[in-house]
Amino acid sequence: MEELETKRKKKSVPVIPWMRDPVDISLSDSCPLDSLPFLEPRLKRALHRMGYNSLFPVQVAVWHETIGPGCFERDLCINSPTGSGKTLAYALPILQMLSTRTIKCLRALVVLPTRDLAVQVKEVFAALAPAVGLSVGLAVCQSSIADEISELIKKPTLDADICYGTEDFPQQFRSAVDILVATPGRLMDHINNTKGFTLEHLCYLVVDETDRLLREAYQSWLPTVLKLAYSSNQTPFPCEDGVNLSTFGLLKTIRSFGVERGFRDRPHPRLVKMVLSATLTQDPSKLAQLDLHRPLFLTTGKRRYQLPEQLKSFKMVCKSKLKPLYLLALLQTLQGEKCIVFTSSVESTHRLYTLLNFFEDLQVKIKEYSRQQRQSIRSKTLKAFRTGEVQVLISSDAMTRGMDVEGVQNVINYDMPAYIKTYIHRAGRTARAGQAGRCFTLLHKDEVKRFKGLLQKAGNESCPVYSVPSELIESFRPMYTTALERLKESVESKKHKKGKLNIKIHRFNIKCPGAVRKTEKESRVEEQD
Ligand SMILES: Nc1ncnc2c1ncn2[C@@H]1O[C@H](COP(=O)(O)OP(=O)(O)OP(=O)(O)O)[C@@H](O)[C@H]1O
Repeated sequence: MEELETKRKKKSVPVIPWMRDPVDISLSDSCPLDSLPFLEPRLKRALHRMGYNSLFPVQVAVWHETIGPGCFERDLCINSPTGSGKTLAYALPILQMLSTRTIKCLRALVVLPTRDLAVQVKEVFAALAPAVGLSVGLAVCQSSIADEISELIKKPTLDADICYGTEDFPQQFRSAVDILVATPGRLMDHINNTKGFTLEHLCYLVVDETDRLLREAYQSWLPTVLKLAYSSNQTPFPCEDGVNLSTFGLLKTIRSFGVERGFRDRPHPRLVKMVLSATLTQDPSKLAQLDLHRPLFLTTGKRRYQLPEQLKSFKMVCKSKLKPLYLLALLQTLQGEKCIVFTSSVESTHRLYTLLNFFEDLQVKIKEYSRQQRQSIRSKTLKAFRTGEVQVLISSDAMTRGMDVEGVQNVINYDMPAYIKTYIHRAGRTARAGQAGRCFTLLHKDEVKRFKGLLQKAGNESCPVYSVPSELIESFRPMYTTALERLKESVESKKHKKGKLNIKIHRFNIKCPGAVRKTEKESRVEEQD
């Protein structure tokens, strides 16, 4: 037994040398804003207005390595639990550094894997940026490309009716934003097609949910961004008539250029990178793609995977065909508290949602959320869930990473996640920002052992059984048969409409093999990290 434990510990030692001696974030305390050194007073006021009176440990640790004595000397790799405040950890130093800029151009780029996440992160920047005169843009396919371009780029103005050829005066296309939050696909659209879109002034690159973003090439966005940003190191800032170059000095990061090989006397600062996740990859080949400069690893505690401190995990063991009844009974006992129910695929999400709707007199409002829906529908659902109009969201893994909805007290794994990373990100939708939260997992008895092993990877040794009164479960049984019949009819009629869709119905757990395979494949790739 002891031998096994030693083996497990040995296995968790990172192979990358610089990861073996990390900064332990858990040794940092929260810090009241009034005691935070160098914080720009306008940002402090804006933070107070947002209701933030102190910084969380990860934010303090990153501040120390950027604005504090660390002086942005090194690129940062941050592994910190879900809900620990990673967004503000990178947003605040960037806003502070850019707060002295005099000319607007695109200096910070934040890349996220999904639209909803990018929208969320943009809102954090947008709540603070105006306080220091900065603008934030979004590139995510949310609006038409034309609308997006008009938000991001200022077109050349016609001077005294003279129309200048844009090739002669390319500098007349200007960025309308200082900071851009983007998904990789739309970012590449702008890089390839948008006149005046340039990364030549980029100083800060944030790769949020790094392990997710590095899993797929997304049209080679990363090498492209690095190439475009590095090539600008040869070119100083664009010189404008009447603009004194020394004003750009204010924009330099405060690192000592003389110390770093290759940066001596450069008028343009090095591209600073911050990469983050609650399950940061330790795969050398993946991290190598980021071309990190003297990377510094910041992580919480000794374990590779860490669950939020205030999270309690429970299991419910039942027969597969009774899962809907257990779920309904559980939802009833939770009495309208906000819950996210995760299934294994978009198809399962839709079917579970449809089935639950065939039960009458449910006391909670339920909606589904998955990538199969249109963005406008997803946004509407998310809004209703945020306001509390909807209390239960049945979701595919589209909700798994990063999404921050206030007041989610419970996460329910209707289908057991295949890997610990998935468990961490799903469970992390609750117990955020130091709040309490619970994660329930419905299991078939054959899954119990595997589930135990899964949780041990995150140091969770005890996962008690959660019981719901059997009368409550039974009370849903009379409606169950009818609901299943109606579900079957609904699936059949959709199948008919869509033609020959290869959908099979096995008891209730109807699966679409393609979709399940894809989810599992993605998870397997994550696991290999
Ligand atoms: N200093 C702070 N004071 C109070 N609340 C904060 C502070 N910093 C962040 N928060 C809140 O904490 C919550 C979690 O923050 P955030 O979304 O940045 O977490 P995260 O670490 O990125 O999580 P995930 O890994 O799931 O993406 C948010 O609701 C945010 O508003």
